[in-house]
Amino acid sequence: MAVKCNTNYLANFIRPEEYEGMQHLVCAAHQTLHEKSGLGNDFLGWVDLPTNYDKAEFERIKAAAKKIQQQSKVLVVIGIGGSYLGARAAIEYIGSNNYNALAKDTPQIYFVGNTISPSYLNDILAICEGVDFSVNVISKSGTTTEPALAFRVFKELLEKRYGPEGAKERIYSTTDKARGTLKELSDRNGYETFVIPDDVGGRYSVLTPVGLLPIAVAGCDIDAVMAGAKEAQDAFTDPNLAKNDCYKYAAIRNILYNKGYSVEIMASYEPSYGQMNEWFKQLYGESEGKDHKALYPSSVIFSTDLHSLGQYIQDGRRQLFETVIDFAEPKSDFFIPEDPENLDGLNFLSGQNMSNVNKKAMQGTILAHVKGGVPNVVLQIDKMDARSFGYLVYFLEKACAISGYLLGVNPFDQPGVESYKKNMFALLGKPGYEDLREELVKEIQE
Ligand SMILES: O=P(O)(O)OC[C@H]1O[C@H](O)[C@H](O)[C@@H](O)[C@@H]1O
Repeated sequence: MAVKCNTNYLANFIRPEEYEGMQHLVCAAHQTLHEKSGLGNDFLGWVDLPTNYDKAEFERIKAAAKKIQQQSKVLVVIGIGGSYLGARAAIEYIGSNNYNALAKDTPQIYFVGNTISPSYLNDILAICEGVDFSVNVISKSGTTTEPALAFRVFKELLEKRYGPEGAKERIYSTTDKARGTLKELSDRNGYETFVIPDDVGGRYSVLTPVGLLPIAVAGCDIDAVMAGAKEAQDAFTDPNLAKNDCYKYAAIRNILYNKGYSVEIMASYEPSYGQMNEWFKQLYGESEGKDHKALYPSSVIFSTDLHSLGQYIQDGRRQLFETVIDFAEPKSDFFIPEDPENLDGLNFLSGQNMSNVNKKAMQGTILAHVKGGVPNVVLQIDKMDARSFGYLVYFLEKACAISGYLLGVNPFDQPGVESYKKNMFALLGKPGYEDLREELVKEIQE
């Protein structure tokens, strides 16, 4: 098993009977999910994705990745939300958060279309100046404003630099099989396209071409990613909480939520986990945050944030619990040398691996936070590699679905996201939004 849920530090917060009390609800959620009888049941394609995916397209992804690696020094990935976070998380988790800066024989990868900041866009345009680049534009709906705006810019740049035919060889589009402006544009211009299955929602799509193409371009082993996900798919089919750590994690979230905890902090001691935190926040925030309910998903990287948010977690308002990510093996290690002068007084650490110091920091922090009244659940992961990435993705996706059903919400829609879009369009004068515009301009306070 690549991911285990260690509940030992929860002893003072959850009694054994409480897990038993959740068992029938978990069974019901499991049944609802597997019988596809619950809310959002037309978005359950992710459940058997690790076994049931388009193998021919998978090979096409590998071929496209190779072509991009040969033709370009930079890959610009255009997408937002579920069409961006998973790939970025994977590249940093499997590779490094310093992926772009490190020496390698794969392209630099920059993510755009995930903000409307003009200065961010200008920076990436400057990076592409005089450098061969390709574009992977990703949008399930094919109509999202942020990526569409960015694609306009990079398409024009590619066409100017390489001509329309040359640009066509450098644009890869990942979108719906039939619908949306991006699909139309791709067909008209003859771009190579990859399909986001109808029954896989954006935030559950990292194991589709959405994530897999950029991940493969970064040189990560996508076969291992899928194999890890398949292991998790097979591992968490028994609804018995004593045998299912994925469901146990979902149950713990629900128990703590019902006791009044309102914030979950995902805490990792690896900076390369930082984007995984972001992926987690979209997955849980969009899946559960509705009907005025749910835990607020947040994150920290320790020990970094022990020097900022650490004070609040230790002593602030008691509404938090932590989900600690613990890797048994570090990706690489560092041996702490002896200093003959020992002016810094750190020779007691000489001759140790730095991973050991990191581990002790984790153990010390867990004990301090638990004593301070913060429940800690620990997700123990063997290694930070492609296989465990796939495994963890599936683990967290399935736990999210179960947790959402336990909460009584539809874990697969996101109606609230539309509100800002409508207001933004109205304020920008998009045709069809005239009445709303009139209403809103009166409300703006500047
Ligand atoms: O892939 P797209 O259709 O462009 O959507 C990108 C993202 O934006 C939307 O507003 C949703 O809130 C997200 O769930 C989605 O992942």
